[in-house]
Amino acid sequence: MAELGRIVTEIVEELRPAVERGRVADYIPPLARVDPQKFGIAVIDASGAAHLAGDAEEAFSIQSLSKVFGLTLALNLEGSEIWRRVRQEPSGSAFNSIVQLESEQGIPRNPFINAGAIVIADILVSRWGRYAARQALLDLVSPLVGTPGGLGIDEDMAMQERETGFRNAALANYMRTFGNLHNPVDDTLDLYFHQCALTMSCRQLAEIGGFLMNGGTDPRSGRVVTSVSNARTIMALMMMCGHYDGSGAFAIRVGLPGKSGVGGGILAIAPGLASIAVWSPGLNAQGNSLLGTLALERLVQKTGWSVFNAFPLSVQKPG
Ligand SMILES: NC(=O)CC[C@H](N)C(=O)O
Repeated sequence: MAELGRIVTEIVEELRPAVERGRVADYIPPLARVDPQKFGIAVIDASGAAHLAGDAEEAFSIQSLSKVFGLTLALNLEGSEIWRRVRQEPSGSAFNSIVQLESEQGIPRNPFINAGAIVIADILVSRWGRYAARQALLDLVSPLVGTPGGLGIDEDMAMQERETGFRNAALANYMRTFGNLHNPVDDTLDLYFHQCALTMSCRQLAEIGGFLMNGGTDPRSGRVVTSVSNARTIMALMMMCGHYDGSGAFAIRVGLPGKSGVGGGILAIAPGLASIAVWSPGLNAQGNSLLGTLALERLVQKTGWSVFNAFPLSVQKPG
């Protein structure tokens, strides 16, 4: 769609001057130093063409977006076995909430809240150990990227999150008391903090998301990243849980499976049509990118890409 280039440029021009940009996360020190004026969008369409605007090629900290890739690896390794240790339901709670864990015996509601992602990290550590698991994540995403530079793990970010990650340490220790963490807490958290410290640009994130747009197979290389059914599972969870207690509003406003990160990134997938990444560091009350969400809402208004809109009326008209 040649128009896409114009659409993404329009969105950045409209939203870039916005005054109300939300608040940049400050509980992980290096995140607090990111310029709140940054704003990028990248759309990779089904033909592989990239439509970029704003700071689309600048690397940022993907944080909870990494939960999508951890889940992909865990599903590849253990399939439906993982659902013994983490559920598939929306939480309706904040990303780092601990309240449900007590009444639900240490089984997190879903793999996209912190507790669930820590269990997923634990599964990967059991399989590979903490260092090789980190490498396995890099080996999953690196070949999917078509553009060089920026992709890597920000060691300083990981260290500083470890220094300040008391809440995640509490979640991990608490789950361990229920037997739902099999490795030493430090090993599992080490992987979790390093995966959250992955950096990449909107363009690279959208390139990686291509496998979800394309039923589990990387559209550039034809390599199967995960099964069709795993890709569906991941996207269903993104729709229901990808924005924590803001997931319902995101589904209504945007209508695409999406996953946010506290660094201000969002990955959204229009199945069969596009992989979309946006980045604006200011967050709304639920910890999701404020302008990023608005940008996706505009994009969907301009393209009609909501999954709840998948059958254009023209297709249904006789003749
Ligand atoms: N929502 C997020 O991106 C949270 C990730 C962050 N590393 C944390 O654990 O707090």
